This record gives sequence, structure tokens and C-alpha cells, in this order.
Amino acid sequence: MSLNLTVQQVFCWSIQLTVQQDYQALTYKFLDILDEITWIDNSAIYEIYHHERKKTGETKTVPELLIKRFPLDFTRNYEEEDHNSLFAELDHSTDLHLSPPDESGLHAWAIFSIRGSCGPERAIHLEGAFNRKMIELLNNLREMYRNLVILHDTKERDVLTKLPNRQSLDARLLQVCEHYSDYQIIDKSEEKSSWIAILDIDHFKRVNDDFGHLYGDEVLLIFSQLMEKCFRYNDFLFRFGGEEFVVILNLASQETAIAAFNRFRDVVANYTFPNVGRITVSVGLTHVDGRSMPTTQLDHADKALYYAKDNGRNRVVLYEDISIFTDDNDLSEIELF
Ligand SMILES: Nc1nc2c(ncn2[C@@H]2O[C@H](COP(=O)(O)OP(=O)(O)OP(=O)(O)O)[C@@H](O)[C@H]2O)c(=O)[nH]1
Repeated sequence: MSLNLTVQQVFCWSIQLTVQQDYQALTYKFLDILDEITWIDNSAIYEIYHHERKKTGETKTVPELLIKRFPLDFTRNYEEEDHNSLFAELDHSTDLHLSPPDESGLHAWAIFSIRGSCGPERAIHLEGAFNRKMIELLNNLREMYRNLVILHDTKERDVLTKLPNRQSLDARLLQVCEHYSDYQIIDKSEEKSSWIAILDIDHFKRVNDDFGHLYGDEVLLIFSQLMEKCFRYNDFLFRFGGEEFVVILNLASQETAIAAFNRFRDVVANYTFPNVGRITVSVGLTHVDGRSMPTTQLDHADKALYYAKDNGRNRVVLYEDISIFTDDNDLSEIELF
């Protein structure tokens, strides 16, 4: 099979990739381009997270791979999906893996790694029948995509924690709200839906004042790692700014959502941070729906957070609970001290 590509086509792809506004759009476009190439039968892109996790009944933490296929569909339950078999045996010191060649020298699959950005490692998995020239071309395409991923990660992720930043939250929340504008939740306490929460470390100023900014930064970094361990595969985590983080929790009833945030609150309260010792976190959350603006929902989560701060901190408050008893205007007047 010939490559069958013109210089003009390759230029056209390069332009299509460079005009994309964010990582999501870039990756959708890259998959479209791979789809256009007739000698590729299947293509998929994965994000690979290297975790240290303590398994039930074990005392030591073990390295674990968490693999998410792009695009992450938050309305599906991925717990049973297992991509580990594809990646577990790979040698992580090289960026190109090929299946053994058949008798005519063709490879049935190739995996190209994307490393070096402040985000997670990515992998492009392709199936077809690839000769040496095709692999060379795909490698060049990978390089082009990789450089753009690095640029987008720098713009869309927080430098310290590597979590998606405020800008990424706005785009993601809009996407989740749009989903619920087509799919109305009738009973939010029973049905599985999405919840948005703002998590704010209590008295964080004291950490900086007593131990210095470097230890303050370390607390923020460990806090973000605890979030990654505690929340599920299809939840979205962000650093909102300063000592504030946001979680969009998906596929959860009201009771499950509150329990999940209380579990995280407990994990934080029981963790001994190096030098600093114990800290606590307050959480304000609200239901995500398709009828109000994303900014209104963030505002509701913020009001619930203020309520938590005003009522002793180290607690989880649901906006819908307090708005029943309190006039919205009163909530905007809650003082932090
Ligand atoms: N080390 C560090 N500190 C930060 C960062 N961003 C914000 N801060 C600090 O976070 C602190 C936030 O303090 P406040 O907003 O007064 O809140 P707080 O002390 O956490 O009190 P409550 O939220 O009311 O419990 C300030 O001292 C900021 O300087 C950061 O990236 N690194």
C-alpha cells in the first residue's frame, strides 16, 4: 500500500491542528486526521496517570496505572473498562512500540507515546498494516501533535499541581451543563447526576505565615494528589486558584455526592502533612443542571462554601440545603469571620 499523500495535504493538516483553541479541540482534530488516512484501520488516544496506591489489605503502596481513553465521557461508568493490558507490559523508556512484523515486514499495530508536557503522559494507539515509511510519517505527525499538546498543557494546567486550571474549568462546566440541558434530572436526590463543589483549605494563610510559602506550596501539591487518589475516574478536578480547588463529581446521587466529599474531608483531616501537620478543608457543593448558567452554579457552590466557613469549617455544605432556610440575599452577606 502506498502513502498516497501530497505535500499540500500535510500542510493542510498542520494548519488544521495549529488553529485549535484547546487540548480537547486539538485532540478531536488529530483523531479526525488519523481517520482520513486510509491505511489506518483504528485509532485511539489515551491519557496515562502513574499513581501510587495502597490496595485493600496491603500495607505498602504499589505503583498503579490509571488509563483514560479520550474523549472522557462522564456519563459512562468506566470502572469495568480496563486498558491496562494494552500498556502494562510497555517499556516506558522508549516512545515507539510496534507489534512484531509479519512475513512481509508490516506491523499490525503501533503505540506512540507523548511525554514531556506538564500534563499526563499520552499514548496514540493505531491499528492497520504499517511499513517503515508509514511509521516515519506517523512519527512526524506525532511530533507535531506532541508540540501542540505541550503548548496547550502549559496554558490550560496549573504549574504547581498540574491540575487543569480555571480556564479549563469554564469550558468543562459549560460542556456538562449543555449535557443536562438535553437531559433533565427529575429527582436529583435519587438519580445519578453531576455535582460541582468548591474545596477550600481552612486557615491556609496560617500555614504560609507559620511555615513559609514553600511548605504552603507542598501542602497544595499533596492536597491535589489526595484529590486524584480519592475521586473517581470520571470526575473532573481543577485548581481554581490559590488554596481553592473544584471538583465536578459525575454519576452520583445526592447522598453519594455528599458521602464522597465527606470521605475526602476525612482523608485530608487525617493526613499528616510534612512539617505542617494536620489541616482541614471546607466544601460547598451544588447540583449541576442545564437550566442555570455555569457562573450561577459556581456562585451557588461558593455560597455553600461561605456557609461552611461561617459554621465552623471542616464541613461539607449543600447549597440546596441552605437555600431552603435562607434567603439568597442573606447568603451573599455571610461574613468569613
Ligand atoms: N503557598 C501558597 N500560598 C498561596 C497560593 N495561592 C494563595 N495562597 C495563600 O493562601 C492564603 C489564603 O488566605 P485567606 O484567603 O485569608 O484564607 P484562609 O487563611 O485559608 O482562611 P479561610 O479560607 O477563611 O479558612 C493567602 O495567604 C494566600 O497568600 C500559592 O500558590 N501558594
